[in-house]
Amino acid sequence: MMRTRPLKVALLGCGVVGSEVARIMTTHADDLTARIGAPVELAGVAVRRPSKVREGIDPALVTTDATALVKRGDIDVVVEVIGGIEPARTLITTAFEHGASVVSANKALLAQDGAALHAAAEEHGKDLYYEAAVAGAIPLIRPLRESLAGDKVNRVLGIVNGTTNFILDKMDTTGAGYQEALDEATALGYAEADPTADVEGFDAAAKAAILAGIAFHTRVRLDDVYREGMTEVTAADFASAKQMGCTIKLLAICERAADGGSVTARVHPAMIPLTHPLASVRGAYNAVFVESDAAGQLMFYGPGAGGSPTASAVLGDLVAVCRNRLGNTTGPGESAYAALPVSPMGDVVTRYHISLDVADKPGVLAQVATVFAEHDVSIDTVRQKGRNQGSGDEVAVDQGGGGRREGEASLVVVTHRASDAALRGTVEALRKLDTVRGVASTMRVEGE
Ligand SMILES: NC(=O)c1ccc[n+]([C@@H]2O[C@H](COP(=O)([O-])OP(=O)(O)OC[C@H]3O[C@@H](n4cnc5c(N)ncnc54)[C@H](O)[C@@H]3O)[C@@H](O)[C@H]2O)c1
Ligand SMILES: N[C@@H](CCO)C(=O)O
Ligand code: NA
Repeated sequence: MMRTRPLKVALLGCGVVGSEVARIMTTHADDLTARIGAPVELAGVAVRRPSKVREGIDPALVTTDATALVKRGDIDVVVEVIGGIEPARTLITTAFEHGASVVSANKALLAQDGAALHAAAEEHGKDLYYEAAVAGAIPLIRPLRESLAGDKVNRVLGIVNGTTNFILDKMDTTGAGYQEALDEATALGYAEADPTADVEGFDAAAKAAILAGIAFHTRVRLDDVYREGMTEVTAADFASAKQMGCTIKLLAICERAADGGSVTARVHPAMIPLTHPLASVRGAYNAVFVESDAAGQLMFYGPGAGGSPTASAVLGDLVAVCRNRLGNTTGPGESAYAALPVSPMGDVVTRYHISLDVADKPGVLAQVATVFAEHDVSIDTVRQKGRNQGSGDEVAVDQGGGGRREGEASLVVVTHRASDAALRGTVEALRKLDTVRGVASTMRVEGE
């Protein structure tokens, strides 16, 4: 039976995502009403710049006082798409205190304060949904929270930042420069308000923290996630990756330890084989692999950023929360019963691609190999290119030439799996060798 009183929605923020949420709420109003079982009404829109013309939004709904809007008392659902920590955090907790459920796209806030926000939602018997916070339009939070609730997830690996995937893809396929590609991603609405969050890996790390927490039923905060951005990735790295039949992606990797007693979460650029499905994820698309005991391998793929795709996830949550409200119930809250410790990056086992500039003279290769052996890191392949190309080297690889000087050779070592601590120790020791003039790049190799 159709309820006549509309469910009232307060929209906080009307930027890239918020404006699309408002548009879809208006254009799909009849379908939303039919799916929910009651009309949904946009009851107020909090903005920072009230003078801006907002197509399709009644100016009478616009306010600069977000606090007064969430305190009104008649709001059923607050949609928070402002971003950042404050005032978003206080607005969300105030919303719960005043009887509203919350839909948010704010991964930075959820990664930092998810536990407290979940506790506040539970205390007030309200919902906190945030499908849009991880991998934009791709259904990922609810499949992990609900569809896989009966399985045991062991690993989540993927591309969860659209901006950096867009930039890396452009650099790889068109040879575009970093800044040019970043400007384009920003103009297309993919980047965060401060794109440092994207390119330095903070955004992906926040998403990794959220994913790891939900996947492993534990608490993982942003600070627990090892993070390296993609600003240091160069054209020479791409050339090197190509020589190995790889490309470079910024990956988020969350793993349960083999003994099940701890977890790790990390974000860093990595080489992956061109044959791996993640290698063909282009532009601002995201893709996430989930590996679980019973299901095996699942892959989630789709648009990871942008106003309209992100609004799709927000609207999906809005429908779910409205249905819960009509049924006087709430969806699943935080599940952190496993309380697993997060191990440091040094414990992670992975492979490394190391590119060295070395003195082009006899014995250097043996010296370098000894350092690897001393650190218990086993070498898979070595490739060398000196001034006399093809002079007995097994494979000659052009590392782009870069800053290599007269009398120098380039040595590329790819290791077998070893602990990150052992690999780092190896690189430090290599730097100290007189014959090693520089470590041009070190990059992990994943997905093999
Ligand atoms: N853009 C994307 O592709 C995308 C994808 C997924 C999640 N998100 C998340 O969605 C949220 C919004 O992102 P966006 O891209 O729309 O950002 P945006 O900067 O385009 O929009 C945010 C809006 O909030 C407004 N605002 C700031 N403070 C305010 C306040 N106190 N009261 C009212 N309005 C205020 C700003 O003026 C701006 O218009 C962020 O948490 C972001 O991480 C964005
Ligand atoms: N800035 C984010 C938005 C989606 O969360 C990205 O590029 O992926
Ligand atoms: Na999502």
